[in-house]
Amino acid sequence: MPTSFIKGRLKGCVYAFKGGILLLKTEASIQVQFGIAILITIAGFYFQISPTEWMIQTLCIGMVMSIEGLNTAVEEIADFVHPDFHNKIGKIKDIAAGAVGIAALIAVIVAGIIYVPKVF
Ligand SMILES: Nc1ncnc2c1ncn2[C@@H]1O[C@H](COP(=O)(O)OP(=O)(O)OP(=O)(O)O)[C@@H](O)[C@H]1O
Repeated sequence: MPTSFIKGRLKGCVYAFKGGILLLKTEASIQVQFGIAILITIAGFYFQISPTEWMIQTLCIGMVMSIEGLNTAVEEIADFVHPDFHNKIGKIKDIAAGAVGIAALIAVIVAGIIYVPKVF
């Protein structure tokens, strides 16, 4: 395998890490979701959830935060290409926000299925 290929992939990892840190440092919604992820992880240890429940919970955390990151990227592109008010930009941003909403709703349902029987 050529070293340039490996170097390119490693660079890609560095950029991805930089992007993740940037999101956590600058995006309030990601910060809130990160806080919820920590709390729900503590809950997982407290209620001693099963390996399957851990996998699904971790997937949900990753799904919500990844889609939020993509939503932020869409907002950034929209503001860059058209900083002024435009109905189409509004629609694009609403659709991206809707994707986060769907992921968050699914995560709440999963959390309910895991924790409601353990709490009540
Ligand atoms: N340039 C625009 N033209 C038309 N509508 C817009 C525009 N910018 C924002 N909006 C409307 O306002 C809503 C919120 O947009 P905004 O960019 O502030 O996202 P946000 O969800 O508040 O961002 P964040 O995720 O950073 O909190 C959009 O979903 C859209 O309906």
